[in-house]
Amino acid sequence: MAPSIIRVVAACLLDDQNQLLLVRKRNTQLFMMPGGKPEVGEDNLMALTRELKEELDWECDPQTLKPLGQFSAPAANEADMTVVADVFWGRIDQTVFPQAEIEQLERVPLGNIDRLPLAPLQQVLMPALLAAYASEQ
Ligand SMILES: Nc1nc2c([nH]c(=O)n2[C@@H]2O[C@H](COP(=O)(O)OP(=O)(O)OP(=O)(O)O)[C@@H](O)[C@H]2O)c(=O)[nH]1
Repeated sequence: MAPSIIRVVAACLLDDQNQLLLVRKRNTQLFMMPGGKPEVGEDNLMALTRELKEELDWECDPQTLKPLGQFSAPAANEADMTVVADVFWGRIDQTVFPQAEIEQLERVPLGNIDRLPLAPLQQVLMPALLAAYASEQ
């Protein structure tokens, strides 16, 4: 039987107004962090910077990304699968536009992300993101 875990690496990106950047992929409903599955031979930051380039056309400096932790939740788009995500957070300092399989990109205030339909993983990690953010103020 196929493993029921999807491993991804993903990013919580905050802009200069402390809005969180979330994406919705084509033919899906829920908003989630940009990111995706590492390819063979890639470490987390290599995979994440590749995904950020593919999805946002953004050349991210991996040294600016800080580890937030590993989180798991029911996968947003695959029935009966669990997503296990290594999550990083950091700043995004430029305007970006959806690329490749991204259909919609939204920026939401950190305190008000529930105005979008969210992937379960996003809900799970919000306390950690808010704590990390608060510790840097
Ligand atoms: N990137 C990302 N994936 C997530 C999140 N939350 C979540 O449940 N997932 C699940 O992880 C799955 C795999 O992510 P993905 O489709 O972005 O991976 P990928 O770009 O490498 O996929 P592909 O190579 O098959 O096109 C998503 O379909 C979704 O069900 C999230 O916040 N970010």
